[in-house]
Amino acid sequence: MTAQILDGKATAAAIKSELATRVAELKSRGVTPGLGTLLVGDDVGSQKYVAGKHRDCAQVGIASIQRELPATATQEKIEAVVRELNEDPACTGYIVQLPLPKGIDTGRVLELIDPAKDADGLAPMSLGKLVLNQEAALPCTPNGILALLRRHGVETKGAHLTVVGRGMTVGRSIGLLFTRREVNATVTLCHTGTRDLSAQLRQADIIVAAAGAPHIVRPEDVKPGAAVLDVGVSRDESGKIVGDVHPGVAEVAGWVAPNPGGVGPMTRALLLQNVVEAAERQAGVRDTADHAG
Ligand SMILES: Nc1nc2c(c(=O)[nH]1)N[C@@H](CN(C=O)c1ccc(C(=O)N[C@@H](CCC(=O)O)C(=O)O)cc1)CN2
Repeated sequence: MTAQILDGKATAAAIKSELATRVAELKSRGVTPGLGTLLVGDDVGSQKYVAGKHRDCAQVGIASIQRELPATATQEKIEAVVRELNEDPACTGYIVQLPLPKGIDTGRVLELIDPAKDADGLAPMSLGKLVLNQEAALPCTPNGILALLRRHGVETKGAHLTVVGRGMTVGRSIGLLFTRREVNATVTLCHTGTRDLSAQLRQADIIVAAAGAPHIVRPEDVKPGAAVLDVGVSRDESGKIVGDVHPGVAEVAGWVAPNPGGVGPMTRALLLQNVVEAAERQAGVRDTADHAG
């Protein structure tokens, strides 16, 4: 078997084109959505991701507000910029790029984000609303994974999803999204304390690998026909991405999301969707019963 591709680049392009129409509609009502980003430090990967987010904004007509601080910035300085973004009327939604430098209390920073402007779905109020099944920004990577599966016709209802990695941006929240009634998957979350990872992977219809451990998902761990999404990012000596999924998995799986070109572009597209939806809520043109995907 050679797996079909879950094409994140093409799917993200389709979502961005739909969002461009919604942005034009908002602008016709006098509302211009604006994405703010706060980047602290000089991590090359983070710089690349933030630059990509602003390129996407330009494509769909969203205004960009870019704030940067050096790696030596204090907790107080970071919090001051977050407060400024809360107050800035041109910024209708924003993110604090993660990870923050060592020594910074990330939880305290995220707590300060105005919930109405949380474009990442990672602030405590948004995550609480996800638990309560209330309308709020959804975490971009889990929601991007869901949209990628849906737009390729991969069934989630009744499927067994096994997630590898308990990080903040994927593992911690994906189970909350995928166990919603309208998604209806059964979710297993694996991490470094999991005793038999292979056994957990072999039962999965859908695997999301987000551990940052090169090739931790091997062909022999995958049920034939399963959908396998690679979110892990490690780099080799030349700076090339090495994912969590061994290339041989494509011979066993039914669907594979490549890395790069799979979940990454979807994360960015769903970020823009959150920004547009927040602006629509602020403009009073969004049905608050609308949900994911
Ligand atoms: N505030 C946040 N910080 C981080 C998040 C997040 O959702 N919110 N997730 C990750 C990084 N991330 C988003 O910021 C992200 C990762 C990957 C991509 C992407 O487009 N990747 C490309 C490859 C780019 C490359 O060559 O390096 C791809 O997969 O094709 C975008 C965003 C951690 N931080």
